[in-house]
Amino acid sequence: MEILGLGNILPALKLYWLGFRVLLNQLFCRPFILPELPRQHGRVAIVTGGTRGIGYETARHMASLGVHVIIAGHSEVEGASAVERICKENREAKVEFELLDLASLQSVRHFVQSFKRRSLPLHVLVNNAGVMLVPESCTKDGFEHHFGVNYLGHFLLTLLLLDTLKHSGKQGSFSRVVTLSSSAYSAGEIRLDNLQNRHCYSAHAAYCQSKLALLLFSSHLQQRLDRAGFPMSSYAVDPGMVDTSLYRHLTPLARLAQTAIARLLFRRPFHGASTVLYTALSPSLEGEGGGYWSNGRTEITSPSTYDPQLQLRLWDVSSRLVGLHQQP
Ligand SMILES: NC(=O)c1ccc[n+]([C@@H]2O[C@H](COP(=O)([O-])OP(=O)(O)OC[C@H]3O[C@@H](n4cnc5c(N)ncnc54)[C@H](O)[C@@H]3O)[C@@H](O)[C@H]2O)c1
Repeated sequence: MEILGLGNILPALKLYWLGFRVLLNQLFCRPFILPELPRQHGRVAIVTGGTRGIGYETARHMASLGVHVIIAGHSEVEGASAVERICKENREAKVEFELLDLASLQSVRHFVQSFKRRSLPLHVLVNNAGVMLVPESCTKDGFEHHFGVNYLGHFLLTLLLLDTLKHSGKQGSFSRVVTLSSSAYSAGEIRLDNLQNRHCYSAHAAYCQSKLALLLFSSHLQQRLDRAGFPMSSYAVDPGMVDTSLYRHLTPLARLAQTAIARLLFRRPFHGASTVLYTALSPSLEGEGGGYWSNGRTEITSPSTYDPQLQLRLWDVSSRLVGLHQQP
């Protein structure tokens, strides 16, 4: 249970202050408009959490461009509904749902095994699924929920799909991994000795930590790809503050305020998806991987996110936690 104390009031204040600044910025800054993208027939993409919100808009737009989209999620009902809606809008859409529960490493492994059995290529992986401010709980493998679902599940998923991604990319057409981070990363802290938030649980700190971990992961992945010379790119994306069900775990009062403010200042899910789609598909980024992308352009992030030692140590610890001792 979350016991109120400085240890969790401070992270909450930090996150709300950050949210206030992002909303101010959104008030004065126009949302990025996705340029027209070329048709993408023959390309295959996996979008985690593509059943609703930003992931759904990402999957929908990709399908409209001819991409074969696999929506990976943990709710079969939501998955079926998402597929139905996309197909209703576009009868040509090649979209399907596959079960993937990021709160279970076994489910991640099953998902990858069943994907690989089909011998499909994989050109785009969008690590989109996420949870925010869930009450203290653990994943099936005993990891703190935000850390397990947002970060570790995607870490394992990406690493298990890396060989397929590498083989599917080629010069002039790199395969891409797009990872949804958030400006909340800047209120996060990586404590390698307390990744599970064990000492004094704060859902706010846990969410921020998971988004910082995703940013470090995305950046380190790009460096590994550069070093190895693989035809693959990795991008981290902040979609902005978007009106989705991500906010459903706010306290009732905060939820009330959020609902009222959302109409005016939050972005719509298709706006949130535009930078995701841009980094995932735009030919203008061909071969230029890396970076933290927000509202259609790269942003400089805080100094600690560039710390190669921190990135490497987090990668090593994560590999151990998911049972991957072999480096890719
Ligand atoms: N909405 C925002 O303001 C905002 C801001 C910054 C970053 N983000 C990030 O964008 C991403 C998408 O969020 P959203 O706003 O569309 O939220 P959302 O709640 O609408 O969608 C989240 C998706 O993740 C899926 N998901 C949750 N737990 C899962 C699990 N265990 N296994 C598989 N799938 C699971 C859900 O089913 C859903 O499809 C998240 O990573 C979020 O952190 C959102």
